Amino acid sequence: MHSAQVILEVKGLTTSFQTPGGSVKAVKDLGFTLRRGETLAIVGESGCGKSVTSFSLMRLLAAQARIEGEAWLTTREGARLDLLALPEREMAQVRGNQLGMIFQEPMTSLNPLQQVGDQIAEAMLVHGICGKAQAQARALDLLRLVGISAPEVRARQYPHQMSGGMRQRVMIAIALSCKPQVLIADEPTTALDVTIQAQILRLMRKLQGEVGMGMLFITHDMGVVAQIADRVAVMYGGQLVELADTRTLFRRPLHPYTQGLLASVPRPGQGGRLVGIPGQVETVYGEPVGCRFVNRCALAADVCRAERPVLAVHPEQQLVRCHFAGQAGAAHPAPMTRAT
Ligand SMILES: Nc1ncnc2c1ncn2[C@@H]1O[C@H](COP(=O)(O)OP(=O)(O)OP(=O)(O)O)[C@@H](O)[C@H]1O
Repeated sequence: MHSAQVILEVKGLTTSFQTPGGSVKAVKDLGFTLRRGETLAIVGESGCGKSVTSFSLMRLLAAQARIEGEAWLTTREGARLDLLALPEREMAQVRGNQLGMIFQEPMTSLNPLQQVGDQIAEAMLVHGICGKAQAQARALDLLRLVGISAPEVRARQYPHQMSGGMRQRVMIAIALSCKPQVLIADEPTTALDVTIQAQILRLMRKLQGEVGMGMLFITHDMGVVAQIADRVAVMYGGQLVELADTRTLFRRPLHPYTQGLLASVPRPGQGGRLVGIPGQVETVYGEPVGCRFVNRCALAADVCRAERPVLAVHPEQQLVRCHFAGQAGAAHPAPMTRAT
C-alpha cells in the first residue's frame, strides 16, 4: 500500500467563514495524502470540520467561505491539478469525473423527476466519457455492479420507487460511472440501518479494489472506520489531532480525544458503561492560544492553555498533536474488525 502512487496531496488547507461573532476557522492547516486504492477515514464529532473539508476540496462552499492551501489531484492521464486553484470551468470538469462524491442522503442529490438509468448515463454524457447508447448500456452494467438485480427494470424507475439502500447504491453507481481517481464519501451510510450499512460498506470496499480509486471516507462512527479504513485522520476543532494506520490507531490511540472516541464505541461482551467525552465541540473564533481540546481534556495542564501543540511524529509514523501524547496510555483500545 505505501508504495502506491499518491493521488491526492492536501497541504495547509484552511477554510474560514466570516460570521457576526468573528472569523471562524472551520478547518485549520490540514494536510494529508491519499494513495491509489487507499481509504483514508476522516473522523470526529459533529462540528469538528469533516464536511467543510470535503466541501472545500470539491469547492462546493458558498462564496463567503475563504479557502486557502493546496490540494493536488493526480488525474487518470497523470497531470497534477491543484483543486483549490483551478478556474471554476475546469473544476466543473474535474467534479464528478476525476473526483467522485457520495453524500449522506441520496434523495437530496438524485433528481426525483428523472429515471435512475438516465441519471447514471447523464454523468458520463456530461463529461464526454462516451456516446448516448453506450452510456445507457454502461448504466445497466453499473446497476448490476452495485448489486441491483433486474437492472433493466430498475433503470426505468424513479428514486421514490426505491428503498434508501437502493438509492445509495444508485448514488455509488453515478459516482463510479466516470471511474474517478478519488471518491469523497461524506457519511454515506449514516441514514441506513446497520444491515444495509454493512452491505454498502462491503460493496464500496469491493468496488474500490476493482476500480483502484482512493477514497476519502468521512464519518463520526468508529465502528464504520474499523470496517472500511486503511488509515484514519482524527479531527478536532478544525485541526488534525491524530493520523495513523487503522490498526495502530485502534490498538494504541495517543491523543486523549481519540482515546475518548474509542472509549465511546460499544464493545460486545464487555458489559460496563460507555465512557463519553465530557463537554462538546466549541466553535473556535480567531486564533486561540493553546490546545483546542483543553476544556474537555482530563490531562489538561498549564502548558496546554499557554502553548499550541504541534503535530509530532511518533513511532509507526503516527502523527499526534498533544503535549502529553500517549501519557494516559491506550486506556480504551477498542476491538477492530474488518468487513472484507
Ligand atoms: N457557512 C458557515 N458559516 C459559518 N460557520 C460554518 C459554516 N459552515 C460550517 N461552519 C462551522 O464550521 C465548523 C465545522 O463544521 P462541519 O460541518 O465541517 O462539521 P462536521 O464535523 O462535518 O459536522 P457534521 O458531522 O455535523 O456535519 C462548525 O463549527 C460549523 O459551525
